[in-house]
Amino acid sequence: MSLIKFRSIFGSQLLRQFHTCTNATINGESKWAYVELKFAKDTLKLPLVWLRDHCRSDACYNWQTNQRKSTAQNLFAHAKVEEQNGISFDEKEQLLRIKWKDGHISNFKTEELLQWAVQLTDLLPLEYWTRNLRKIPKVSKNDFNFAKFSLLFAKYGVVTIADVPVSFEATKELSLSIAPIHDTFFGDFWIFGTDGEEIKEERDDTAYGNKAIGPHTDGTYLSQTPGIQVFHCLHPADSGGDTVLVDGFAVADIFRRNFPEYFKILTETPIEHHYLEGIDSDGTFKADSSKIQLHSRSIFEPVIKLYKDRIIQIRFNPYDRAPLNLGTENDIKRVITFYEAYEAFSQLIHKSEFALNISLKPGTVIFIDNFRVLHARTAFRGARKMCGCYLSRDGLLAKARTVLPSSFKHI
Ligand SMILES: C[N+](C)(C)CCCC[C@H](N)C(=O)O
Ligand SMILES: O=C(O)CCC(=O)C(=O)O
Repeated sequence: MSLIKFRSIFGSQLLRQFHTCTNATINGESKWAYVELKFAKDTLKLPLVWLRDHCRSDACYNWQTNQRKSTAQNLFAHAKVEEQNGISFDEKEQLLRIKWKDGHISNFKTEELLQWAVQLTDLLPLEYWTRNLRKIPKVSKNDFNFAKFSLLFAKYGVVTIADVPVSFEATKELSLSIAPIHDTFFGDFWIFGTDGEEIKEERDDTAYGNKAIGPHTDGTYLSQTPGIQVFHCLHPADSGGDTVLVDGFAVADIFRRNFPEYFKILTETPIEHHYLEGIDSDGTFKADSSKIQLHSRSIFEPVIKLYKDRIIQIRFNPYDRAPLNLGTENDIKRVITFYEAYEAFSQLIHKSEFALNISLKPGTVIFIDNFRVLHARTAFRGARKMCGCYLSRDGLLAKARTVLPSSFKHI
């Protein structure tokens, strides 16, 4: 069984008992040299430059701030040892000791080397879901437990918190207790919706109207996409105004299996999105001076973002796409194939079998992972009032990783 597989099942705390290192040897020449650790059924190769760079002596590491002291300008110069006698391994203590040519000494515990070198990257037990998700993961504000909330958020990408007072202030207070704000030009906290049939088009976006909006992620025109979308329906519409959720990771995974070539295109093709306000599409500013004038855009990101072969972000908003640049090579086959891929993905995303319809009730606040879960809205009539905000996904995960099970620590 590989170390990675073993650790994913038994966790690193068990690793040491079952995976003791029996010996360590230096192999390779000059900057390609590495230490090979032998385990019962496996080996681990650690380049000398990697080992020196991971030295945790006081000379190399600031334990107060958990920061390395090296500026990384002389990594290879410092990673030289006298041939074999430069290293020694104490099997009983599971301790690797390296005496570097410059006289510095590094000591490494096998377990810490495994912790650093054998990192989970693709074994997160995310629970992909479709509309058959029995019910949206839900906790109550009355007995709120951050660790439980974090685990549900990490697993499903969506969590609701019930029993919240129906007010803007209570929603704001609750949101801030969970993660820092991700502020944007929409403001840090928002109230939006309509007072009866009259639509207050405060901003140049369909969210401020009453029409249906298909599944999408927000902020595709921001290089720093909002990580968490928070909604609290303070006043439901007379009819309609349902929220529809789609697990973008689940759909992208199905897309990868059914249309591998199209999937590849959507992971490799950057696509520009924009948000224009107070200006016309040709870039001229509208005469209406009451509007702020904005041109937000993001041009470097693909629709489906991967880390190794793991899907880590969906950026899908068909409405906010900017004009598609054809590139200097004017390769129309590439452009047309891109449209085939985008259309196929959109058709899959819009399939009702993936759509989870909920009607948000006053008192229940929903937290949506905007990297993973798409949201939509059905058309509505009558007055409807929503409030919410974007929260920092990094901010949430930085706190959550300290309480999540080890298999989620790398989300
Ligand atoms: C601020 N608030 C969430 C109310 C609306 C923002 C508009 C979001 C836009 N439709 C997008 O997809 O990015
Ligand atoms: O009004 C809603 O329920 C959601 C509007 C929306 O899609 C958004 O604000 O991004």
